[in-house]
Amino acid sequence: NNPAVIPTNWPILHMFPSFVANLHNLQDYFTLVLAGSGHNFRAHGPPGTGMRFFVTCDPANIRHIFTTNYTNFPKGAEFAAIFDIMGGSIFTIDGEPARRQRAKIKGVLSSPRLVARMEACCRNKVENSLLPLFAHMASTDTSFNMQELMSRFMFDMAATPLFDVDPGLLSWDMPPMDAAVAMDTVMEVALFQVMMPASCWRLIRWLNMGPERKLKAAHTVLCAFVMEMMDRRKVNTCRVGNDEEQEGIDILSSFLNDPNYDDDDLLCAMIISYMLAARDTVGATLTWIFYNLAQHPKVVSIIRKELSPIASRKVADGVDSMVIFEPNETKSLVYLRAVLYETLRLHPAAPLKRKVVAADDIMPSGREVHAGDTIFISLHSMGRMEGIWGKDCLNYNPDRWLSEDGNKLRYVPSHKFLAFNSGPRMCLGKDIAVMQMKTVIASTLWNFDVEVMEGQSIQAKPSCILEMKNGLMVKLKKREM
Ligand code: HEM
Repeated sequence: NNPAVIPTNWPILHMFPSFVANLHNLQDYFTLVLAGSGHNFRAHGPPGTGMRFFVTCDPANIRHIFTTNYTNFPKGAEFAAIFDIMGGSIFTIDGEPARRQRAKIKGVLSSPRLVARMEACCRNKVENSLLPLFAHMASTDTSFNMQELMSRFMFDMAATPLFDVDPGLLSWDMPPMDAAVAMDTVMEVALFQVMMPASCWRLIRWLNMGPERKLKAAHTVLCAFVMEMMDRRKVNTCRVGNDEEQEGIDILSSFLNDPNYDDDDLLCAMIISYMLAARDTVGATLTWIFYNLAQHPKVVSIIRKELSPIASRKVADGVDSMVIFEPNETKSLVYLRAVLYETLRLHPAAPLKRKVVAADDIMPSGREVHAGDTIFISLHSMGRMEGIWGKDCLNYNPDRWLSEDGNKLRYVPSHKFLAFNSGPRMCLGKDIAVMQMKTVIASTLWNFDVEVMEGQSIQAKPSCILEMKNGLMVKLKKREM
């Protein structure tokens, strides 16, 4: 253990000042402290605030929290209060209600018809919107913010199968993206709330000050977005007709036709939580993939080698002779999947998980936790621990995911690679996310060279989603083939 990195225990305020001082850079701060403290540390805030934290990135503890003794570590009532805009939706609930809602969502998201629609939606969006836009940027030698473009792309990709209406954020005139910005606000303010004593942010909320005022405005924008999309959906449904072919064609229909979800507020909360789950995570990860690949041209060459047999079977046609990779063509590509996982290891889209302790317990690492304690699980730190990933843990190396012969993926348990969560609350959209990311990365890398502009400051944004604070400026060059 390295005592120099353990937060200073001040009189009265205890470790609270260290957390506040490092809030802008919380993920790196936790990594430093967890590396110096043997993967676990305890912290507490001023008396009366109820702030008693156990911070961990130890896989044995994670297995205990997420699987073995999972019912003792709910998200808790405070988490639900922080994310009240999603109140009643799967992201804020525990126990039996969560189990029931999860079963429903799982059924909807695994319907072969919906999966086929989502695949077609992704493929068509890449062909008709993303690649033409990229080709335009390349031909005019224009630099642009890749993070913003991925955010627009994923907003449309999340909303289209949900409402059966494309909001059209990814278009040449770059329309305002108020709802997407409002989602970012929800995630940024939530990080602040998660680290503050509840009494503190509740007072700020009551006074309608600073971040809480921003949050309230974001709630208004998001509710207006949901209403607008519901209206557009109604018009769309009337236009298309309501024959059997069309019924249940979007995700929302499955809930509108179910009496258990006959509550406008609950439906609105579920729509917003679905948009946050499906957009932010994939959008942020795609941006980090492009960033990592720009630093590792050899990895790009290996991806292109893996794509080459598929590309050579196709006749390059269409506008600017670009090759599109179909979701079913990239499904079995092992190296491309390793690239996605390696990015998520170092840049997990949801970098910090929060749980509470229901009853006193002892962690596999030997530490006691007490009822009411808050547990922070730092996914960001997990990927950066020598004790977990070896001496080269900070290197970007997709090969670590491959078997000896390079033909298969190595098995890595989810309590070691937590990016998609672990145990009974695993991510329900993993396969969809992988399909979307593979389609975008394959089609972009085959047709373009991506250059990250020099002199940028690449930093993580303080938020519950690991986006880049200043975006990612890039330039594209069309590849000659
Ligand atoms: C790179 C992409 C993604 C990552 C890293 C990711 C990660 C996660 C994580 C960490 C959780 C647990 C959240 C929590 O318990 O608070 C989760 C849950 C969930 N994800 Fe994903 N996700 C991704 C994409 C998606 C997509 C595209 C969808 C939908 C199509 C989706 C749907 C869900 C749902 C419905 C849950 C709730 C499961 C539950 O609480 O039981 N995710 N995801």
